[in-house]
Amino acid sequence: MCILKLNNVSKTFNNFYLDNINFELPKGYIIGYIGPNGSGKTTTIKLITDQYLPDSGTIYINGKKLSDSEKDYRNSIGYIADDFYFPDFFKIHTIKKILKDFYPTFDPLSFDEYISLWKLPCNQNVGTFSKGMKVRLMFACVLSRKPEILILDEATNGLDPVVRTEILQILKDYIKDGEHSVLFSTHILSELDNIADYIYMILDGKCTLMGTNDELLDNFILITGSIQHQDFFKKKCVSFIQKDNYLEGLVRSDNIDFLPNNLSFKRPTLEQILLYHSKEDTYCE
Ligand SMILES: Nc1ncnc2c1ncn2[C@@H]1O[C@H](COP(=O)(O)OP(=O)(O)OP(=O)(O)O)[C@@H](O)[C@H]1O
Repeated sequence: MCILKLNNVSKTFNNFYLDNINFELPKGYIIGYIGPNGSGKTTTIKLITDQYLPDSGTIYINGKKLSDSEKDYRNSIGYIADDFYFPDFFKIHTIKKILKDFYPTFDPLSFDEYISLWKLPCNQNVGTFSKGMKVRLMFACVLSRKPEILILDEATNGLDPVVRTEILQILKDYIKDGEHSVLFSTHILSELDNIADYIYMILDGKCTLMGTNDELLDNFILITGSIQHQDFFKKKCVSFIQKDNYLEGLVRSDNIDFLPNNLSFKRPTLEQILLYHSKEDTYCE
């Protein structure tokens, strides 16, 4: 069952066109949404969270059009971005009261559990919290509403590895019952290694690659060779770069039937796949 579906969703700004985005988020899955700066990740997320209206296309939540959902989506979607939207002078009990009044699905006991698990001080103004404490508080607020879809837009930015690992574990636990899903946009691609079931890569407003982590890694080969192989690199690579006195490039596995002598090859990382796809200065024909 598909919990979120984007059907030909487009949005135009002065200098940017989000071009017919299509994807589905099944129940019980985590999707990593990746792309370089300015490629359209936040725009997509703001369309899903009803902060922007699409110029065309339809967004469905649980099979219902977002535009017809009479704000049901508020309970279905939990959204965390890289900002903290509570006033500095608030204390945790004020936030708890607001959540209780505003969200019928809010579970105060679950909220208290997160607050004590993460040792967040209840007698301190939230403005005095460290970055990591603020992120934990945001997660406590959203998770204790038990939304079906959790949407994270670079939400783990600035967190130390301990907190980040903790949050990733929470996400894994969150989808375990097969009823919840996560859409996760991040620049730290190594975060997705162990948790993302699918990866969608967006480049310049277009969804360019999608598949499981393994499918993407299997579909490409990273090759290195000397400058004398430049013609081969030009012909075969998605793009390549010159590093000192050798070349490194990314090829599609199905675009290569033999490797000339003296070329070496290995499995790329997700980061290298993104890097070579987003290189503007491509030497490809
Ligand atoms: N409200 C807006 N008005 C005008 N242009 C906008 C608006 N929102 C986004 N854009 C433009 O849309 C493009 C995509 O921005 P977006 O924030 O979606 O990228 P992103 O992939 O999330 O980038 P980053 O990784 O840097 O956060 C950018 O060129 C941005 O300037």
